[in-house]
Amino acid sequence: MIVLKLGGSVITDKASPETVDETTLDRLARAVGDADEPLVVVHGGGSFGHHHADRHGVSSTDGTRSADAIREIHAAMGQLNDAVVGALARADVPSVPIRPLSAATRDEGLDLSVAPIRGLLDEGFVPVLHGDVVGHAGRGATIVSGDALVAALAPAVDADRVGLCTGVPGVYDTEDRVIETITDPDSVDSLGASDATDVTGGMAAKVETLAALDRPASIFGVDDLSAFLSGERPGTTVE
Ligand SMILES: Nc1ncnc2c1ncn2[C@@H]1O[C@H](COP(=O)(O)OP(=O)(O)OP(=O)(O)O)[C@@H](O)[C@H]1O
Ligand SMILES: C=C(C)CCOP(=O)(O)O
Repeated sequence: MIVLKLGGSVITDKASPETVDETTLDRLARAVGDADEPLVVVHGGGSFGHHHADRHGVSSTDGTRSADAIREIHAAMGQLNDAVVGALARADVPSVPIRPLSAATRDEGLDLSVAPIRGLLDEGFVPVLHGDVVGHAGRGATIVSGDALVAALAPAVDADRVGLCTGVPGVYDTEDRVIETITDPDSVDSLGASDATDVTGGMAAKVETLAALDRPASIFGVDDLSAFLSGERPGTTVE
């Protein structure tokens, strides 16, 4: 069982609002289509969710009580989800959407309904989730990143392999060399935010989220997706 996140920085042009990078998305979808193991796909917000969330001042911690804002962010993510599910379908992947606004809530932690996901997996489908806006106790609604969904899903579906495909070939050190293994995020000085509009914390939040996971996870670039899916550990492994 594989849990795979397709980063918003690779499936969209993050600098240009609501632009899908169709060429890269199709390429990634074909690689997923060649995978031999069952998998759950999660995708990020890229130039869809992040721009809308930023405009409304919503992040992983700052909530909104505006139903307009929730509808707008969720609708933008719905468009991107349609594009991802569609690209996977064209690559003969039996992809079906699962939308976290209707399947998750936050209090101290994230509570994701896994029964619908497990039910689809058992029947041979590939559920496709995405970073979204979700109800958050006492704060209205906040953004749940695709990375946080990956961290919730991996133990829930007992993933053997967890991978995040993003716009860089791995986590860089201060001299732009890819770090092979990270066991303690506090010991990595180079971790920063995204260089594009991003309300969920970029690489620093990604590594922190994965370090709290009970199993290793790989962060790698587009060129390494097929290698990851065939069992290798490209890029950076966070343990
Ligand atoms: N030490 C680092 N190594 C690599 N990238 C870093 C580092 N510090 C900050 N970054 C930034 O983090 C970005 C990756 O995080 P980002 O959240 O944008 O990726 P994503 O998950 O693909 O996108 P999305 O959040 O839209 O799904 C890189 O493109 C880079 O700009
Ligand atoms: C901004 C939204 C709605 C989703 C964020 O998910 P991420 O791109 O995985 O951080």
